[in-house]
Amino acid sequence: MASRFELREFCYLFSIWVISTLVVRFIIRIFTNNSTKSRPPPSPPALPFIGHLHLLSSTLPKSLQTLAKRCGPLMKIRMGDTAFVIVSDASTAEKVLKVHDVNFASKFEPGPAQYLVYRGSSFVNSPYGPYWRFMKKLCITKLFAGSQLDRFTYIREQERMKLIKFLLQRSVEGESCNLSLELEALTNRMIYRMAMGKRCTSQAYSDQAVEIRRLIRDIMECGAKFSLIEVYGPLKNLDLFGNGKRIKDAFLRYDQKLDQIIQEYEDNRMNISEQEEKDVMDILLDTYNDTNAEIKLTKDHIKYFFMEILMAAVDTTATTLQSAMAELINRPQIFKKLRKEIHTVVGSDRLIKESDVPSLPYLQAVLKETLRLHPPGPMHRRTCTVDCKLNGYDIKAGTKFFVNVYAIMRDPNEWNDPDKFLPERFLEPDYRLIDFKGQDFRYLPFGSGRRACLGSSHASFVMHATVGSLVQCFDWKLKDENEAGIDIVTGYTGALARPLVCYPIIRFDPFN
Ligand code: HEM
Repeated sequence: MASRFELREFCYLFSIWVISTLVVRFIIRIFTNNSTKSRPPPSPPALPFIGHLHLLSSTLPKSLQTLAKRCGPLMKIRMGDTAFVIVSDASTAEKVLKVHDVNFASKFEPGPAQYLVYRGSSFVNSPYGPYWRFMKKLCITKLFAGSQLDRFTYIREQERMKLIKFLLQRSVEGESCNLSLELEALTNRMIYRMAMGKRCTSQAYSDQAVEIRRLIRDIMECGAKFSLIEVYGPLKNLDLFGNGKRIKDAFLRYDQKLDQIIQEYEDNRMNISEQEEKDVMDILLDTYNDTNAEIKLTKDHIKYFFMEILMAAVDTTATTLQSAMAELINRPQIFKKLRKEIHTVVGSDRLIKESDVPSLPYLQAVLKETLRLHPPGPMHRRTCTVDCKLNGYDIKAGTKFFVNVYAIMRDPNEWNDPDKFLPERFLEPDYRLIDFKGQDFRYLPFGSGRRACLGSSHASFVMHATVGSLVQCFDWKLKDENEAGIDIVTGYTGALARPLVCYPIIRFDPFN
């Protein structure tokens, strides 16, 4: 009896042991699975070697916007052997640019970095570190941002007057003008004079500005020839089409010119008095020669800094001016409404000034709407520097990010009729307070956080005063009667499909 009882008891205890072991193992497996298996953001199906390159068109922001509609606001895309995480809505952008800003404050080179002549000397694409911090402080305290902006008011005014005089002349002669080219020349001269035009006569700075522009344009045009397959795909490093050699040559031509300019500055340094106003080159050379400076600047740093600033400042501002004018010329009702506002606030006997802009809400709304629909920098780059979780997905340190502000600023969940040009939306209560500072994550034309644009205030002065003047002084008739082309054509920045060629017809001559 006793032994039968012991056997039953043994079987009972044995089955409890087996079951509990299985349960514990099952629980352990769930936990260990959760803690070791990472959960990456979703991805569309990829192909071997090229990843998702076959799904991407030359209008990269637009094709990524389409993919995000399938995969969600945080998705992983592979271009060749490089993976990118794409952010496509405001709330995820806020997490990247505000909540975790410090972990996402590094950037990466957007193009074919292997051909860069000034490798490791970038400011705009640098990792978040001592060099970036040093240069940012210098920009704000001494160069062109923050309180330094007032130093250059007279340059902005003089160059705007020069443009208006030129257009008045064209109008008197009954000639058309390529407004796109004139606006690019305007923004180029302004930045060039601020950067290194102080020591030149007006003709010399004008000629040098044109030459530097041509050199930088060559580099940008060579850069634009690279396809995504050559930058990230299997053709990387092969230089099959010779684009790598071309861009290197263009860099070297720029390098020689900058060496020459730096030499001229150094030869003249002794002749400059302490009281004399300094331009950006003077200040950078002072820092270069300062043995106590926090960071030892090299000449490569200086040369690359100028190239990056000219690239960051000239095309962005000029493209926005062109897009604004194209939208206004295409929409006579909006043009008339804007002119009426300027007439009411500024009057009919003087040209609009930068200081009038705060009293011109419709002008501000027109420029905000232009930048919403046509941001010249539609994809903001970031590198995540620590392992983290975003929207419940695991992100590994070193992951490259694109914040697709093109998609965010056309998100139908945030904007009514998102593809329409409707400046009035920025006068509505929910949108009225939106500005260029990047505090509202539905609207990010200048970025947000530590790595936001350093030239937004300069650009804002130039854009409002220039568009205001062009609307105040002229009617515009397109040379080609069709609509002004405003389609984005390039992959990375937003450029006009066709140049704006038109006849200026005088409405108001401020010099008469
Ligand atoms: C309409 C004109 C402009 C637009 C739309 C624009 C837009 C931008 C954007 C989107 C970024 C990247 C922001 C991010 O990643 O979060 C940027 C960066 C930058 N911009 Fe602008 N920009 C304009 C004009 C200018 C001008 C006029 C200057 C100089 C005078 C300038 C200097 C810079 C610099 C230095 C950076 C890099 C900041 C950093 O990485 O720390 N920009 N800009």
